[in-house]
Amino acid sequence: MDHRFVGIPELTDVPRVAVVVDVMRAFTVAAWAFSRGAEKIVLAPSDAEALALKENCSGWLALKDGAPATGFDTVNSPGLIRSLDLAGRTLVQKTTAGTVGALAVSSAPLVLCASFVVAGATARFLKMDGSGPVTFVITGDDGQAAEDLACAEYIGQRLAGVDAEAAPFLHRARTSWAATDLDDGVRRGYQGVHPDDVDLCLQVDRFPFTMVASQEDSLTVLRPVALPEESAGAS
Ligand SMILES: O=C(O)[C@H](CS(=O)(=O)O)OP(=O)(O)O
Ligand SMILES: [Mg+2]
Repeated sequence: MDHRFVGIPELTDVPRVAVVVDVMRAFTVAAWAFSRGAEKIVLAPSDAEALALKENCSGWLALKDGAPATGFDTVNSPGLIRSLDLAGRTLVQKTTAGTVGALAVSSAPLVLCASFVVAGATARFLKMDGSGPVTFVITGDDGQAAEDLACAEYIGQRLAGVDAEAAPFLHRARTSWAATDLDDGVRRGYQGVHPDDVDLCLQVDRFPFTMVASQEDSLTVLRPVALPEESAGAS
């Protein structure tokens, strides 16, 4: 299936199929939230909008990137999210790169949000859907983030039916600026990062679902879509 890689500033048209990639950490966090029982995640355009949504909707929780902040329930950290019970909850998520990228393509007919933890399920969903071509939105660093590019290229290989070794792609992500920055945050005792965050972002196929964003009552809402396990010999 044809595919291309673009940064958020290069998005001049509405893609037919968009796969928005944020490995560190928005869409690793989203996948962990679903694994902890969250029903849906509303992607918010600003901190103020995230807090307004939480205020107006009883039981909703809000999370943002950066340090813990007044009004927000938690931060954009898979290491912290993984110990929460989110059964049936709605989360509102606002981050610097991932949620911005998803909102930039929210009018596309099909929008998936991806990271290594849902790579295989995302490739399988795209193959089953078959409506490409696929535009991978590289959310970090104006389209240059090594961890997001590595993950997008890995999904692209699996989409093409190549039995790709994950290790070289994971190495690129492990040695990225984003990973170094998170490691540095841990060393400095920064509250917005957990020591396990980088490792959790590098677990290929940790979850058997993909994540589809669609428009619901003028909000952009992310939901998990479970896929059947891959049969032996299938790529
Ligand atoms: O929380 C994150 O890891 C980042 C914040 S920043 O871009 O590193 O400042 O946000 P994300 O949107 O998940 O890349
Ligand atoms: Mg990122």
